[in-house]
Amino acid sequence: MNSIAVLGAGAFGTALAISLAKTGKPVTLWARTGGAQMQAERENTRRLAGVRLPDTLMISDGLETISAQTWLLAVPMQQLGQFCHQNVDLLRGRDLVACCKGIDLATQLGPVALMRRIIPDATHAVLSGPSFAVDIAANLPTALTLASPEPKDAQRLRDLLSTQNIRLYSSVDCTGVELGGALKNVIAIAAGLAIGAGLGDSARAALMTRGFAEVTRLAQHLGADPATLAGLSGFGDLVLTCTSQKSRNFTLGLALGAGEKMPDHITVEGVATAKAVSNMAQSAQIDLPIVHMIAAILDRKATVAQAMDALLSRPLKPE
Ligand SMILES: NC(=O)c1ccc[n+]([C@@H]2O[C@H](COP(=O)([O-])OP(=O)(O)OC[C@H]3O[C@@H](n4cnc5c(N)ncnc54)[C@H](O)[C@@H]3O)[C@@H](O)[C@H]2O)c1
Ligand SMILES: O=P(O)(O)OC[C@H](O)CO
Repeated sequence: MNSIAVLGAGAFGTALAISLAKTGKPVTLWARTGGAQMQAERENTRRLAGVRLPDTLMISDGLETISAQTWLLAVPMQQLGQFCHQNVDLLRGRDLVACCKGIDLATQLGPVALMRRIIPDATHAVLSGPSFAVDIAANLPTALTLASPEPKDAQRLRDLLSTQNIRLYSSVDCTGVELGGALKNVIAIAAGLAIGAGLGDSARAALMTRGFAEVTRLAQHLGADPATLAGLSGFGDLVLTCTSQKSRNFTLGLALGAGEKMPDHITVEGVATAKAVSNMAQSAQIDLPIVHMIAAILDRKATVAQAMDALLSRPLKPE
C-alpha cells in the first residue's frame, strides 16, 4: 500500500495527517521539534490542541528513517527553500506535494517552481484550496485542488490523498493554483483592514472583487488558466479567507485596521507574499494597486487612510 509522510507538524500538517491516517493508509507525521511529546500525549498541544491523533498515525522526528514515496511538505512558504536545500538527498525521487501558500521572497517563485529548482528529479505538486486546519481535524467536509504538471501524476496524487472529508479535484495548472492560494492571503489582509477600520461590508466586497481581478491579471500574465482562478484554490479560498475570523491573514488585517498588533509567532503568509508579489509586479509592469497598498501598509510606508485615498482617487476606467 502507498505510504504517505507529512513533513511539518504545524496546524495544517497535523490536520492533513489526521485525516489521511483515518483512511487506513500508513501515514507518518514528521515534526522538527516536539515529536516525542506528541507521541506520548497523542495530541499536538502547540498547534492543534484538543484533537486526538489517531492511534494508527506514526510520529517521527527522524526524517532519514521515512521510506514513504509521497511526501507532503507542510512547512511555511518562507521556510520551504531552506528545508529543501537541507534535505535534497532525502527528497530526490519522491512525490513532493507542497501544502504551503505563498511566494518565496528570496526567489519570487511559488512552491512548485521553487521545489523544481532545488530538487529537479522528483514529482512536484501543490495542494491548495479553502480549508482551515481546525475544520479538517474536526472531520468537517472540505474540497481542495491537487495540481501537478503531468495529468497522470495529478490524478494519481488526487486519488491517493483524497479522504473521507477532503475531496480533491485534479489540475495541471500549478501556476494558477499556487498564485490563487498565495494572493488570497494578501487580499484577506485588505478585507480585514477594511472591517477593522470600520469601512464596512461594501468596502470589503469591493476589495475582494477588485483584488480577485488583480490575482487573475497577474496569474494570466504568468501563464495560468483563468478558469483555475475561478475554482477552489482561487475564488473559493479568497471567499473563505476574506470572510472568516478563523483566518490569520484576515485577523491580522482586522487588528491593523483597528490600530492593534498581532502576536509575532503566528504564521501569516500574506505578509511576505505581499512584498514578493509587489516586487514581482513592479518588475513585470503589471498594475496591482491593492497588493501594492497592502505591501506599503505592512512596511509602514502608508496608513490605512492614505491607502484608501490612493485607491479611491485612481483614474476612473471601465470594469
Ligand atoms: N492552518 C491552516 O488552516 C492552513 C490551511 C491551509 C493551508 N495552510 C498553509 O500551511 C502552511 C503551514 O501553515 P500552518 O498553519 O501549519 O502553520 P503553523 O504555524 O501552525 O506551523 C508551521 C510549522 O512549520 C514548522 N516549521 C517551520 N520551519 C520549519 C523548517 N525549516 N523545517 C521544519 N519545520 C518547520 C514549525 O515548527 C511549525 O510546526 C502555510 O503555508 C499555510 O498557508 C494552513
Ligand atoms: O489562517 P490563514 O489566513 O492562513 O488561512 C488558512 C487557509 O489558507 C484557508 O484556506
